[in-house]
Amino acid sequence: MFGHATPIRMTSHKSGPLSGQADVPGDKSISHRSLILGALAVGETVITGLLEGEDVLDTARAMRAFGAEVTRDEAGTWHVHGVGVGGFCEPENVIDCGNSGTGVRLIMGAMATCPITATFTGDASLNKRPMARVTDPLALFGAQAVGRTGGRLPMTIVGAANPVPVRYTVPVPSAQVKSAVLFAGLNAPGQTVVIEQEATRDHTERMLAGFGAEIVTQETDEGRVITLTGQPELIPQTIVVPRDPSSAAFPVCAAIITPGSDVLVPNIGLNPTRAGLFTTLREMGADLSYENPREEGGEPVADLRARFSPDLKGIEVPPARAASMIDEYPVLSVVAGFAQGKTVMLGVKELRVKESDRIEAMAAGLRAGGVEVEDGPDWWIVTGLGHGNVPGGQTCASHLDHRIAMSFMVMGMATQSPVSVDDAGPIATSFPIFEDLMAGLGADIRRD
Ligand SMILES: O=C(O)C1=C[C@@H](OP(=O)(O)O)[C@@H](O)[C@H](O)C1
Ligand SMILES: C=C(OP(=O)(O)O)C(=O)O
Repeated sequence: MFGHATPIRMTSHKSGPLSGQADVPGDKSISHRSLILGALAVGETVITGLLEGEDVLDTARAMRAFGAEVTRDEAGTWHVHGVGVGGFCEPENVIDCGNSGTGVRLIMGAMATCPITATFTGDASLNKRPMARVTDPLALFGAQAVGRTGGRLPMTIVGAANPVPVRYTVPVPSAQVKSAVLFAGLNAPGQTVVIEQEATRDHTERMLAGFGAEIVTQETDEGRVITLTGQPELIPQTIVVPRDPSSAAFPVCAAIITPGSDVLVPNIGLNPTRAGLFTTLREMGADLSYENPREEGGEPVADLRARFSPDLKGIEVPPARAASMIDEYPVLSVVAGFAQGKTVMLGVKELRVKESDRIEAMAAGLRAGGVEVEDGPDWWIVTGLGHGNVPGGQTCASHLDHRIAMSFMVMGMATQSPVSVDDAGPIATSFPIFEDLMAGLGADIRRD
């Protein structure tokens, strides 16, 4: 857990043109799910391209604590010997999920229908985040949860000894909640049904089908109705983790705002449940193209080519797109600062319960750097100053939030004066090679 380490102050100085190829690491969402599903299969799952960021490493440790054998072969190649659905053993110690909402919520789901008890904790950021959104549906299976006031970690889950299947409509657009319910449904007899009104990332559904579970998704007037048949024997898989579009967002946005840049970010998944940022950037007038479009592992994939785009304009980002780019709003708000006019972002209240309140964190740092931001409970508006006109010169608080830290490092590449963050340590949760990768493209980021 990095959360208690000495803060790493970092400053991004005005950059010359960024150029070259940015090989971003494996997808964080798919990496967590690969380890958890590998642990629930019978036999050996082999994973290549696993993201070796802190969040995922915490999930790997957790899977060991629940009885799976998890080993690292070489960089990115991992082996998981699973214990089978319902085969988790009781951990001897508290499970520390560090900074990871995905890790803790998915693992709670996976253990909630096993007859075991586990206690979960995290860093100062994770221990502030709401868990009732997961423990409420888990209670319907028969699991019990006792946590701190307001449904916060540390929290103990007593798994259901005789779980029953559930039918549950997810009240917030959250792939983590959906996935927790589906993972719990794995060890309940009969059919568990999850209904989501807004489509969120569908990696869990795709991967459960890949591991041999019976899972059907129907688009209905009620929304997406996902039906999982419980107690399957999951078949171990060989998984090649695609590169993370949420990490690709940083070199892409950096190239778009930095004069003279031309950057290639190869092999990025363009699953429509993840690709909203790229659509938005193109609507803003960004020079972003999809080269060599193809299908890999049933997913649309392309090489992204991003070039400096001097004539960006503000747009309205529709609420229906929010789930498909939920982690990308912080860096979008930076790009919006360099556009002409207002960028209006609607339907984004989930941003307030991430690693930080991301609207508040970005608004504070952008305002300190000379950019006007208005915000309300589930919307915010950034009024751009146009290319070359953003003052910068501020130090921003990262609030233990990797995406806030990286977004402000991108901002500093094109502001008149350098931009600093008080602690860039959290970047290691999702993008441990960020500094080296950006330096390789020509960025001037320094530890102070
Ligand atoms: O399921 C996942 O892997 C994730 C879902 C999203 O969270 P919510 O489900 O809470 O929106 C996203 O913000 C997070 O980074 C990863
Ligand atoms: C919200 C995020 O992650 P998590 O919820 O897993 O902490 C993120 O990576 O932006």
